[in-house]
Amino acid sequence: MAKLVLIRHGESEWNLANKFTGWVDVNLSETGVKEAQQAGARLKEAGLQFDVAYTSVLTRAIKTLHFALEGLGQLWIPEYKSWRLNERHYGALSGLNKKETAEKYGDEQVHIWRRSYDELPPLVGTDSPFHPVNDPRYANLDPRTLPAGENLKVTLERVIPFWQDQIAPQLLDGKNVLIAAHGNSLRALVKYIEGISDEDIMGVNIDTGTPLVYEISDKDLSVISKDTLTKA
Ligand SMILES: O=C(O)[C@@H](CO)OP(=O)(O)O
Repeated sequence: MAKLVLIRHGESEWNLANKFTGWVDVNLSETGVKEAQQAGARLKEAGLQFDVAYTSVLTRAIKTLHFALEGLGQLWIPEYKSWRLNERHYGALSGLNKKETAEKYGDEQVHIWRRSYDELPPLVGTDSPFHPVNDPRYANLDPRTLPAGENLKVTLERVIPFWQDQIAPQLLDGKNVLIAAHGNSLRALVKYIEGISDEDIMGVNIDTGTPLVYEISDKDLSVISKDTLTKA
């Protein structure tokens, strides 16, 4: 048996400002820093130890991982960053206020954009500052793999190869794995791991800074148990 812990980053400055964020590299808010530190404290209280950690290439997830590992006294473990764990790319919604967007397009449309499995947001062109082709951190990737906007389905299709190639072999080897990532990249992972349907995933939300602790079979990767380390 292996332990798998998923943490969504602590509150970000744009969670606080209620803006669509996606691949925009905003920092943690003050509350977000505290949430990440508390997540570390709760993992320590639960007696968890990790062999390896994974995160995205976005500051809010990387810092959350580091605050959590610091709380655990485990900043030394190997950690790997991948764009495949990034938040879903919100396309032309990036940077817009969610409430104002709902006033303009209606609550239902915004709910569909935010939570449906296969509805794409409006896309950005390569001339947009929000297109990843303009961000040096993606310069080594084939530009054809870079998204102009993603739904959960497309997000899942780029998260799962990373799970299969990098993370699953660690769990099959009995290693304890910590992943710090984002609301929607983690929804994609949870959907895959738990076998949640396209309809039911619409109702699944993952809270900031709240570790999800899975016991995973090191024989077949099935979920043995799931626990949520909620805020005190
Ligand atoms: O803006 C975003 O990138 C995400 C996560 O904060 O928002 P939502 O919950 O609307 O998918």
